Amino acid sequence: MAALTVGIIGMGDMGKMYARRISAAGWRYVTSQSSELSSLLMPVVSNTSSLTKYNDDLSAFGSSMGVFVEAEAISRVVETYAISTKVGAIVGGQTSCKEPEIMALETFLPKDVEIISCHSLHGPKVDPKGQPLVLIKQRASAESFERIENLLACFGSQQVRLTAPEHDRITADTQAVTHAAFLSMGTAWQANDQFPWEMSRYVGGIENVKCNIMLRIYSNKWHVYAGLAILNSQARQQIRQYARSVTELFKLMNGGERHKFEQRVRSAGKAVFGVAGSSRDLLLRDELLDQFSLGKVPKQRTPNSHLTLLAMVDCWSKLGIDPYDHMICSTPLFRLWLGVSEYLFRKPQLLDETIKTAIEDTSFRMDDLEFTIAARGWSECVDYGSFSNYQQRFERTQKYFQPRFPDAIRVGNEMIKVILDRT
Ligand SMILES: NC(=O)C1=CN([C@@H]2O[C@H](COP(=O)(O)OP(=O)(O)OC[C@H]3O[C@@H](n4cnc5c(N)ncnc54)[C@H](OP(=O)(O)O)[C@@H]3O)[C@@H](O)[C@H]2O)C=CC1
Ligand SMILES: O=C(O)C(=O)Cc1ccc(O)cc1
Repeated sequence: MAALTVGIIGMGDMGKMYARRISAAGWRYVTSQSSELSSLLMPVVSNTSSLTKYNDDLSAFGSSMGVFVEAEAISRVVETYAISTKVGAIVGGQTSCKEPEIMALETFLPKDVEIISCHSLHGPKVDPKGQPLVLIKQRASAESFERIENLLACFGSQQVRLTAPEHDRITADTQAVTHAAFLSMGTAWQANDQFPWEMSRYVGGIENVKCNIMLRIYSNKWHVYAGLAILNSQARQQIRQYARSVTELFKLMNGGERHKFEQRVRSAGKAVFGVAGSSRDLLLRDELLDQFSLGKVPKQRTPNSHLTLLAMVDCWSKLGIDPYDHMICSTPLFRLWLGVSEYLFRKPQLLDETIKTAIEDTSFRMDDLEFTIAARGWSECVDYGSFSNYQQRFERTQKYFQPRFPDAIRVGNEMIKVILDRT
């Protein structure tokens, strides 16, 4: 059987990551932008002499081809390259939402081309080893599927086989709604003109996770988050429910409706985590969380109303989602987010303190008000499906936090590595 040559279309962050790893494992690949690649990849690929000059007929070279472009562009790009795809090739995409990708591949590729898509559930700077890698056998023989499994085995990822609808359902539950929460935090902090790590009430413990992950998301490209939220029809519903949960909890807090508020929070916690103190080990521990601060950790931690987290658990409960069901196909950010939610709900003292703070202490009220407005704004933006509006909203906040990205990425990488290694 001839060895696969991999054609990579879209040499952005993920395309480069795939190229580096595939090439280091000895596979030959060709790309749509090899001149741009030379400075970045030559040190890695110099022994394999695997670069071929840019060629319009790129896809004719590949016996396997991957499309690594912006999700929103997938249809245009597949249409462009489909015509020159080699007979009998195996083609797939790596976008974060599979419905439009599969639709484009099925529509434009010749019938003698097989379709196997994939999705690495992590960003380009995370070590793929042990992380989930979804494989979708859309239109292919068992033998071809095995060839792709073998090719991608060089990542050391945990391969998970799903259908495209299963993939989109799970990623709507995990990624899209997680991002909505962090995007809203950033928008709210900006609206109040706050760098949270400079304020003692946002430093230490689970506050570190909120700040670091918020900054990590805003340091990435807007189109990654826009694509997986706007193009995934199920994501809209989840994000809408998250905004509804935030709003309803905020109204109860603001109206001082302690009984209703407490009942709602506790019943959501029970639905998602079972009775407090259940036997499962906690995903996160205090000493781990305190290490990763961008500011000075105060001796005495300020209690927080944690509206962001209470609403997340309320949202899972209202949608009947068991977040643990999705661990097999989850991103590092989702696992951290689930970890801090669990930490709050399964520490009875912390949950009591949070409920009391939410109702009695008004020092977080302005932050919570801005957070509610932000969550609704992001939900509306995704509902309207406007990429340009999403880009404007994202980049406005991105610009505000830009000066702290280098620190946040360094601390965030460390945090993700240490916490995920231990969990
Ligand atoms: N970043 C992440 O954390 C993850 C991203 N993904 C998904 O992977 C895909 C790529 O993301 P990412 O690498 O981060 O994004 P990037 O913006 O870094 O890369 C996209 C690349 O596609 C190129 N491109 C666009 N149109 C064409 C074309 N017609 N021919 C050739 N190249 C083209 C762009 O080139 P140019 O800039 O010159 O237009 C760019 O280099 C997205 O669909 C994303 O959702 C999945 C998992 C994680
Ligand atoms: O872990 C996350 O949620 C990220 O932000 C990185 C990311 C973005 C898009 C994907 O399709 C997969 C992973």
